[in-house]
Amino acid sequence: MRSCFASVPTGVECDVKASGTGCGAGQDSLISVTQRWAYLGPEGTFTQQAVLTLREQLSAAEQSVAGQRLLQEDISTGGLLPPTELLPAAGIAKAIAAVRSGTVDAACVPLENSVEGSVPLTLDELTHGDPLVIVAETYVQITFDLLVRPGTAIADIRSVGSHPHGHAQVRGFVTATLPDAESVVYSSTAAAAEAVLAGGLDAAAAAPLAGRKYGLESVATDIGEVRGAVTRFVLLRRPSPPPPATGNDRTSLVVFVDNQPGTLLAVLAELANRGINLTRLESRPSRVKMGEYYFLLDADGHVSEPAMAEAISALHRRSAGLRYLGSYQRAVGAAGPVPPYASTEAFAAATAFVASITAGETS
Ligand SMILES: O=C(O)C(=O)C[C@]1(C(=O)O)C=C[C@@H](O)C=C1
Repeated sequence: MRSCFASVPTGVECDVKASGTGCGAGQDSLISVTQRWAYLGPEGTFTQQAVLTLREQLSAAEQSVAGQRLLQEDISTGGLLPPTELLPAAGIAKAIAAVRSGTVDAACVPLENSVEGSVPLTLDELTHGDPLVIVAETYVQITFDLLVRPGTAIADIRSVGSHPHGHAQVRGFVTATLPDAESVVYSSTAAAAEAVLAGGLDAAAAAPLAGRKYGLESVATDIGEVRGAVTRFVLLRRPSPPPPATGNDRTSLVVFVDNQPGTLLAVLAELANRGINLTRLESRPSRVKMGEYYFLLDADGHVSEPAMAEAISALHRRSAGLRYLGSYQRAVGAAGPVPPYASTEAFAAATAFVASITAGETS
């Protein structure tokens, strides 16, 4: 029985642009060390918008945890908490390699988009290589503009660049308006905007923010096919204790099951029987054998709650491989009510009952 998937070298070159003071592998101290977080860059990506939101959210949460620690330890820092430096990385794999190697403390990457689905590179990085955990998530509204160098007319556009998920979301507009333009893939929407500024590309489908950042003009606004599209982003760290439960949390797991009748059903039953609501389930190929898959799942609940802890323990016994990807607060929506049989109180009462019969007391 494997408790965790085999580690494979990532082979990913880390070229996060470093500046300021580094903190290497130290991610425990909230008091004296500057935090460094990588994100899918360059500046102007949707991921930059996500990481700015996460920094704001988490610094508020850390302020309160650090404040409690300072009170307990009677240490005076003059109220100063470490700043968090944000470092653009030239790709999802590079941001993740930087957190794995300890060059940065955390990495913010896209996980799934409401129109185009999951970001396979992120799922595969979470499944293979040294383990990482999700410590926070956020959602960003996705709005694309068609960005050009000032003075370029739509009729002059021969090439349009974007991230693959960006291309997929503006396909309708590009096909109808620029049927002869070449679609060029970039590591991010802002990398395409940067290429427009440099002159190697005519237009980028990117965030309005990227237009402002690179001095580009919008020749068409809000060109996405689906209004109200959102992307879910996650903040990854090296394995560490999860943030405290908030009562509205998610747990993410990767499960590998043998290709035999009922093995996936058995995994799902372990969750269902404990009243745990599954919010996402998708498969990725094992990479080893055709027809074998990893299943990545999100479920409501936190590992510190007995229902989730027991379910994880059961999956450890029942699956061919299990990787814990973290428990963290849900950014959007509320978990439904926990059925009475799955509440913390019901588990405590059941444990007490077993203890009493084991002690020979009448039930
Ligand atoms: O290229 C960016 O700006 C990103 O943040 C990446 C990304 C993605 O991976 O889906 C994020 C949101 C959009 O859906 C398009 C691209």
